[in-house]
Amino acid sequence: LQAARAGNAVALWTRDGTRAAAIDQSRENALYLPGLPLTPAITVTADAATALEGALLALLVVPVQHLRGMLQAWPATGCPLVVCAKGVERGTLRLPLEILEAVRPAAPAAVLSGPNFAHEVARGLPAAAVLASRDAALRRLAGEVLGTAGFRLYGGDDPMGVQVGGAAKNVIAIAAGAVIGAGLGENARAALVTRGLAELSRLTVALGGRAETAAGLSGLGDLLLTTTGPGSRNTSLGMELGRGTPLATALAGRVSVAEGVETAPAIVARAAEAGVELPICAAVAELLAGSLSVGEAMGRLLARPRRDE
Ligand SMILES: NC(=O)C1=CN([C@@H]2O[C@H](COP(=O)(O)OP(=O)(O)OC[C@H]3O[C@@H](n4cnc5c(N)ncnc54)[C@H](OP(=O)(O)O)[C@@H]3O)[C@@H](O)[C@H]2O)C=CC1
Ligand SMILES: O=C(CO)COP(=O)(O)O
Repeated sequence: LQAARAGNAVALWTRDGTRAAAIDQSRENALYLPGLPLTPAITVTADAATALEGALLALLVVPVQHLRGMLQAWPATGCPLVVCAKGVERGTLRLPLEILEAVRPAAPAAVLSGPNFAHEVARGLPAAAVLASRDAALRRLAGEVLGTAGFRLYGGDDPMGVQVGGAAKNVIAIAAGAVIGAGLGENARAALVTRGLAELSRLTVALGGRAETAAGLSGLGDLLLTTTGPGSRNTSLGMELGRGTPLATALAGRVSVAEGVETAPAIVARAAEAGVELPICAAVAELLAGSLSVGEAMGRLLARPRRDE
């Protein structure tokens, strides 16, 4: 919807032909974005080759755990790829652009991230995001193609920092939700999120990104959005865990992914490879794995004072 608002003809691709036909007929993505009619500039298809034909850009908006499989199933294309997913792939411990690099090494690639609940962007409410790539021409092109006065796109040359921000904030959002759900208060949540930002920042630097990126839209900005309440899928999941709901029950019936669930163990392992400890993310991973109780996790989330801050 934002790409169409910016003046483009848009092909919305989904892997499921029946779903594509239903969306096209009703002119609404009733499962994921109910109540937001598709504008006439948007066509719907389940044929990736049709969607990619003549495309200036492809926006990849599937959960990180499915990004590799989706790209492997796509036809060859020279179209620049802009990944919107936020997380770390389990098993390989790769970040989204590293997955693109492995599967489509020749494709120009960028990452789009920031404090952007999809339903607000879709409605045209004001928002800002960062579009990061090592490829300056792609940054410019994507900014021109997707930006509008109400959707402000900042170009960034630290894609690693932007990806770490998007991945880590989903895990910290689960932690913040657990603190809220357990009734520990606003002071505790603010302390947790601030220490979470320090973790996000440490990992960014360890992986070759810049600390200032952690303080930008993709780091602090997205933490501010997604650690306050049930509007975030990750925070709402954490809230249920904090109230003592078992993970399987908390996940049951959810339509949309909470990326922090798969990302928590993966980001801890990736950080360990880089020689970095992430105590909050590790507590979330253990809470999700059932190896820590909520009470124990709460202790671990806030009771690890460090001397460096
Ligand atoms: N929603 C939001 O506000 C924001 C989300 N993001 C990020 O975007 C990514 C996607 O999130 P979101 O759209 O909310 O997730 P949802 O769970 O709401 O939707 C997932 C989408 O991915 C599709 N999908 C799942 N598996 C595959 C697959 N194997 N091949 C092709 N398509 C697949 C689903 O299609 P199907 O119905 O066929 O399964 C569906 O369209 C995540 O990384 C998230 O962190 C980033 C910013 C904001
Ligand atoms: O990344 C998001 C907004 O920037 C969406 O957050 P949730 O996946 O936690 O809902």
